[in-house]
Amino acid sequence: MTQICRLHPATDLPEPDLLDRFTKLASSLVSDVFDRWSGATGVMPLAGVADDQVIAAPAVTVRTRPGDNLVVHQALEEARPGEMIVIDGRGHLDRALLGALMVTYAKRRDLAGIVVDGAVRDIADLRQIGLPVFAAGVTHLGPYKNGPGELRCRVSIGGVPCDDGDIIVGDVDGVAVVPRARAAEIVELAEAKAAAEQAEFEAIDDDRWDRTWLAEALRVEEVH
Ligand SMILES: O=C([O-])CC(=O)C(=O)O
Ligand SMILES: [Mg+2]
Repeated sequence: MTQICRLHPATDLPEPDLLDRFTKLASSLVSDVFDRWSGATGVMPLAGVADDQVIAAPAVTVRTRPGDNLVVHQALEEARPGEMIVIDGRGHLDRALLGALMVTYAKRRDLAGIVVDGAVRDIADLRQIGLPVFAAGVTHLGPYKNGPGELRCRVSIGGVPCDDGDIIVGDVDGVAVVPRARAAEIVELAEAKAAAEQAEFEAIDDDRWDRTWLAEALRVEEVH
């Protein structure tokens, strides 16, 4: 039986230079300069992300019925090399939305990785495959394939809105979502924050880290 899969048109891919600049920044820097607002919660790196690695890639968004991956299979066909599939499974952890077969295929198609607000399975194999996979959990229970779903639409990932073509910045701390229209501004602010943090590390080493703000921020009550 034919199932509904709403498919919106693809966006232009971002400049490789812009993505390259994001790969030199931690996800924490990106979410910090975004008013500590853009980080998805509960979506963690489960496979294929090294300690010193930052992945920055445009999102192919997928909204699926929780526990059903029909439209995720269609996303594997639609996604272009270098794109990151971002699946809104509404955080349900009772059925895996993908496993080793699908991740092997995604790697074969040169995708940048997969983010799932939901569960995955075959985790030992996923670690071997090496494609970055961020997810909210793991279960052996498999998905149904009945639909419906939607591709390249607005989704929610760990409580954060994500539009198709937004830039996903992922590392061992998790995933930040950068709206496409603000990417140039955010990368510049995050680079400045990286430089400021570097100066703070040097100040700690030299024992001259400014702590004066603490006394101003804190009202101390002595307890006797
Ligand atoms: O069966 C499925 O649809 C998901 C899965 O385990 C795989 O991709 O290996
Ligand atoms: Mg499997």
